[in-house]
Amino acid sequence: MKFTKMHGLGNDFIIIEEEQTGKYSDYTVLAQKLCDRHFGIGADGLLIVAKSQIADIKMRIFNADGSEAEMCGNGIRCFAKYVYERGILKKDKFEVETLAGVIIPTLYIKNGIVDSVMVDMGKPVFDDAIEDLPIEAGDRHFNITYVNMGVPHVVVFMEEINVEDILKYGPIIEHHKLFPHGTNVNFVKIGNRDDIYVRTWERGVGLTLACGTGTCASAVAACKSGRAPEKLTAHLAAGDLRIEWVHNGNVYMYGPAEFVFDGSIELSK
Ligand SMILES: N[C@H](CCC[C@H](N)C(=O)O)C(=O)O
Repeated sequence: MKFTKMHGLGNDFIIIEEEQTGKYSDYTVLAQKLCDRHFGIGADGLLIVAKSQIADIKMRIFNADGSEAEMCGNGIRCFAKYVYERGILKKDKFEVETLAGVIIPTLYIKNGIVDSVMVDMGKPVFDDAIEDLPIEAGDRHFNITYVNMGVPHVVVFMEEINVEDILKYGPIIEHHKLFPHGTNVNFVKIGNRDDIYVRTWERGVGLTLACGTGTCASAVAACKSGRAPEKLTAHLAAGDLRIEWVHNGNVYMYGPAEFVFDGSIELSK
């Protein structure tokens, strides 16, 4: 089975075209095996390239724990670069069917190579009952804001972000009773003027170097609460994303996508 490894700011993915999967039809098990960083290829998630009846192409995303997510921001930038450069689609703007709806990436191409991708991430969905809401998580209290960007996100504003807090409280909030299907958790520090810092504990994955939908959710929550402007730069662990929220409208994410390597694998069992 042929696969391609890619990443968006270190949020890394294995990409496989559906016709390659053959007997491996259980994508939950396939994602668990392939994403394992010791016994498999290693990745935050598995992206499946599939045919669509309603759009140019379909993307399915499975987290490392095997759970299928509705959407993936860093993943769809990698997916868009892959389908263009492998000649599957020959357009620089196209429609991708996802469980979160049809998402539209636009490719910025130099000499036939995709240099960066802009994604129309659609409109954020809020829950008025979960805006700066104080909750208990273990031995701490956090004020959380819920923003759905196709996948559920909680945004927590902090004076300082430290990884120990993320590792300790991320999983507690991920499985909080308010979120029966779990949630991603974004720890956000406001920057100087038009920038924020984001680190994400991802549902079904854990601490990642970047989360595209989480960064959009964080930017929207910062703007909505008056902490940041509509257009800002988000600093992640391994680089920046540009986020623009046409107020009360769609969110646009601009960022890179990189190839790492191609490979093939036959699973033992
Ligand atoms: N873990 C997420 C899916 C991946 C989202 C993230 N990798 C992104 O770039 O948006 C979830 O289960 O909701």
